Amino acid sequence: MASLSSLNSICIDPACFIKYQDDVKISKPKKLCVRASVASSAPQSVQFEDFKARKFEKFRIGVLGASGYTGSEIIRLLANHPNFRITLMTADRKAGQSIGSVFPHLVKQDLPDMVAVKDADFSNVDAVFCCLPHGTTQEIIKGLPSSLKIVDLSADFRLQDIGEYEEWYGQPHKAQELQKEAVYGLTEISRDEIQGARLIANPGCYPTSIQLPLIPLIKANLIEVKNIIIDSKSGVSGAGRGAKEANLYTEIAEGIHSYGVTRHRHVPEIEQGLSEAAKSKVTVSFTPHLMPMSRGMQSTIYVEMAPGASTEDLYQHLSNFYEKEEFVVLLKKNEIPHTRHVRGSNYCLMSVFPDRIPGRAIIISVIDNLVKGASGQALQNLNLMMGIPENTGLLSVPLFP
Ligand SMILES: NC(=O)C1=CN([C@@H]2O[C@H](COP(=O)(O)OP(=O)(O)OC[C@H]3O[C@@H](n4cnc5c(N)ncnc54)[C@H](OP(=O)(O)O)[C@@H]3O)[C@@H](O)[C@H]2O)C=CC1
Ligand SMILES: CC(=O)N[C@@H](CCC(=O)OP(=O)(O)O)C(=O)O
Repeated sequence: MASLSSLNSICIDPACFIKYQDDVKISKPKKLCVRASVASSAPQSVQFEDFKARKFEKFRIGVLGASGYTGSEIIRLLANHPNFRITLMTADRKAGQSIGSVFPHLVKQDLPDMVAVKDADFSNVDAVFCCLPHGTTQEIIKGLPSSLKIVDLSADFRLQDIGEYEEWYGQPHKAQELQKEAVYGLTEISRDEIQGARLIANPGCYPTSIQLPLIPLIKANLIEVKNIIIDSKSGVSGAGRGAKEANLYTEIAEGIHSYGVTRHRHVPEIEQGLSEAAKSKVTVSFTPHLMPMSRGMQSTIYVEMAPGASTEDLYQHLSNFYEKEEFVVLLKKNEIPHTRHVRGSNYCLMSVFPDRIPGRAIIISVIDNLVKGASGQALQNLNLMMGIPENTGLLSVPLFP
């Protein structure tokens, strides 16, 4: 048998892998087929017990920004991932601390202490999740070894037009060469490109909830691309863990308010995706709101249908488009999606309703901003990039109530 410890990467045959997952669930595991991509192209059989015991046969993962909300969510999701193990974690103010001291819910995870990025050793890492603030991210990613696969959760590589980035983010782009390489990671829409990518720009939470229903409808010419009105609502974890006066309990509880009216930085990201689908410039009215809840996001989208199209057409098209998808679910007619039905999960639930104004429709989609809106979609993308089943580590059902 080829020595797996000497490989830079291992590729697990999806068919065997699914069997292995089934084995774990229902009976004593038997064996796992591992394709050794460097040493030999012939399938190799190893005993499952060997695989489990030899931790180095898992891909080694770095989490940059492990002390933040999306970083901790990645750690939670990876806790039961059979093919990834965390070998590096970084923090800024909390560098030097253990994960359990920063997040007691993770105290039982056997993980290295967090270090500052400047002290990080990337020789022991195959891929990183970059969970850092925008701006900071570009400089850090620019300095990473080119052999690393990267999923960047920040907004730094999402906008193809550098000028647009500089306008909306109010700062110069510091890694323009990398921008050309980055693939926008809206998984269900760009799966083929994501599979072959090295650097993924993971979509923003609002843009995920909005583009998943709208892109298929625009591509099928079922809705007009003018007069799209989007009203979105987010839980407070969307703003990150850093202390801000505006996010104090007293400022958020028992009320709701809009913010970023007419100028939220997700506008160019949403318009970029919709324009690409329409093959013409699309503009939208978008207003986000902050809700007194820790996680969850709803986008209510008002559209004008194309001449001759009906809500039944919209419904049927979304139903066909997402029929085989694991994480995007079109609810039955007249069912209303609730954010509480996706908490902690990678699901996006959506529905379509006829407006009482003839020719218009109302689309509602919900996600968990920290999962499908951030770390869950990031893991879905890295699974694809590493050639393992896309749903690995993402099958936990939502928390309810
Ligand atoms: N929260 C959400 O729902 C979503 C967030 N995103 C994006 O993901 C990224 C991470 O977000 P989130 O986890 O919420 O943010 P947090 O503020 O919760 O966490 C930020 C992390 O980055 C570290 N950090 C901060 N400044 C620096 C620096 N100068 N150098 C190195 N590390 C630094 C922090 O370390 P320390 O704690 O030690 O200071 C912390 O680990 C952001 O770009 C955000 O916009 C994307 C989609 C959704
Ligand atoms: C509630 C809240 O503040 N949400 C954040 C969006 C979170 C997100 O997706 O941010 P990135 O584009 O930076 O990744 C905001 O409105 O800025």
